[in-house]
Amino acid sequence: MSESEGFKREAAYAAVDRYVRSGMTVGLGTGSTAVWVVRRLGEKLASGDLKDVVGVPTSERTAGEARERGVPLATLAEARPDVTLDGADEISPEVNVIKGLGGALLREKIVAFASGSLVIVADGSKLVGRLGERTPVPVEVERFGADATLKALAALGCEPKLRPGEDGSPFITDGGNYTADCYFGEIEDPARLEAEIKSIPGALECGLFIGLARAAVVSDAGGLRVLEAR
Ligand SMILES: O=C(CO)[C@H](O)[C@H](O)COP(=O)(O)O
Repeated sequence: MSESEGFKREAAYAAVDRYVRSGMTVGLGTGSTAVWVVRRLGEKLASGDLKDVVGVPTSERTAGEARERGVPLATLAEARPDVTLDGADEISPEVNVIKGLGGALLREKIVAFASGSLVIVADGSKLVGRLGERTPVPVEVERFGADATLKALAALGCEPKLRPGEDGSPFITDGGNYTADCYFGEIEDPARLEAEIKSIPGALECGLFIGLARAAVVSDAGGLRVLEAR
């Protein structure tokens, strides 16, 4: 296992151990870090350390992993998550985050918003001084009128790029939408940018998760730590 994979695993295991108790419903994020959350839940359910835990998956990929690991699943209509554990692409000192490079941001935000709390799990490479420093803001875009939506996004001061899928044609999310990666550079006012993006009708949701996370569990060569949101 690579060093960074080891850090992801350490953060995910620590987050499950700290935030998940028997009887809880847990929102299951998407991505290589969230996979470790599912694996830890599967281990603890199999050993009997956790009982009656149900997961609400944010993607088909995560649902598949959960089924393989013996984590029972529910929909949001059936159960409201007590806590969601999910990865991130960038984490600011306030624990605002950019998500969506893994292609599941709309469902991730729906599940996080419906949850009692959102806890981010990540290796230390995701920590930044300011959001936008390294990654674009992904935006899930309705396919109808996508060209017009990309123009409206560009007018906010970015260069939107339609994300390609593996075969070169546009990547399609589980919900059947496009994703536009929008390069803004360092973002001065992420809450305002989130509101501006969401004022565009074809921009279904963006990867700025502002004021949503309660904490981030982060691991790197400096050790494991919990950053509380401020
Ligand atoms: O937002 C996401 C998926 O939409 C992921 O949580 C994010 O991209 C981090 O992924 P990884 O844990 O693989 O680094």
